[in-house]
Amino acid sequence: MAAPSEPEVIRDKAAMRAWSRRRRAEGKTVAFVPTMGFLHEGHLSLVSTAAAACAGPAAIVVSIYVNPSQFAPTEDLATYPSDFAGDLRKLAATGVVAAVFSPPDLYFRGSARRPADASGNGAISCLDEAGGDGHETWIRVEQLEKGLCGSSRPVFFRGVATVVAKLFNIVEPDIAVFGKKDYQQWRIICRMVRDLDFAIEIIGSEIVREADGLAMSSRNVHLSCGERQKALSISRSLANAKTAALSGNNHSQQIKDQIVQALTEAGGRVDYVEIVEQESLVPVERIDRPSVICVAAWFGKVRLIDNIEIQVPS
Ligand SMILES: Nc1ncnc2c1ncn2[C@@H]1O[C@H](COP(=O)(O)OP(=O)(O)OP(=O)(O)O)[C@@H](O)[C@H]1O
Ligand SMILES: CC(C)(CO)[C@@H](O)C(=O)[O-]
Ligand code: BAL
Repeated sequence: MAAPSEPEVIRDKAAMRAWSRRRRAEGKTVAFVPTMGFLHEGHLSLVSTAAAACAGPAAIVVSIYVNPSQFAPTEDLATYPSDFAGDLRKLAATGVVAAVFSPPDLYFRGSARRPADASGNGAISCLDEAGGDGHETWIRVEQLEKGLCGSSRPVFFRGVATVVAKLFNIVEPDIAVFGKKDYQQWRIICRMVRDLDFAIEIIGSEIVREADGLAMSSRNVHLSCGERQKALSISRSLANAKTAALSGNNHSQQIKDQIVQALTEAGGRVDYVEIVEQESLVPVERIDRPSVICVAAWFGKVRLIDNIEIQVPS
């Protein structure tokens, strides 16, 4: 039976788990795409990847949940874009999404608030450290979460790993799909799944770009026209760097310097430019093994990330 074109909206954890178990009992592969909503073609490509990955009958679940615990208090939780009705229309139009899991809240809120201590521990995420009998269990992927986005977003990967583990325990998927646009996130989830023996196959899906090269991202909506034009320097400089690396200029420092210069000249503020091994995310001095160039830069008030994988011919 084909999936209904109108996805079922599920808001309750127990109902979600029961739904998945019923689908599996019917012999379906449960494929899961976690998102924070305000969907674009990048998200819809994850749905296509999920559908293609299921050999037989499939039940595709998309979650829409803006996870507070991955945002530091200084970050943009309050202004994160949303359009639930629009998201549902887009998912219905795919014709393959069977359920949308959109819980109001996934955390146990404590009865008492614990103030931040002198070292800053305590109120360090927008979950505001529930305190008392509230949520206090966190997953850390200790090495992979250091560096890249982990350096400037101190609670980000703790929040992502924890909420993804919670979502996995609720949705109980066979397969889950993550975008390579969030490269470090994808690698961290793969590592968590391996280390904690989740029986879930993780699939990394290719970056979807606008026609002019800008990586699609929900936050792009906050770019002014001018900022958006300037932000094209990210994908352009990454593409130039890849061409240079494949034609013999494989010195990481030189390549990083060129990218920093291009972004700065365009008016961006660089958070980081790093060249790392694809799986370990350890920095490389030369691009002489499968590597990925990762960039985060601010254009106006918007922090954008992008990357490009490089497989050197052997
Ligand atoms: N352009 C893209 N190509 C492929 N996957 C993407 C793209 N944009 C987002 N994704 C993936 O979609 C999933 C949900 O991401 P999310 O809802 O945070 O969207 P986003 O566009 O990345 O938003 P943000 O503006 O927060 O970066 C993640 O696995 C992410 O990697
Ligand atoms: C994986 C995720 C849904 C966890 O909140 C989020 O980080 C995202 O959308 O990439
Ligand atoms: N796409 C990752 C979600 C975030 O930046 O918070």
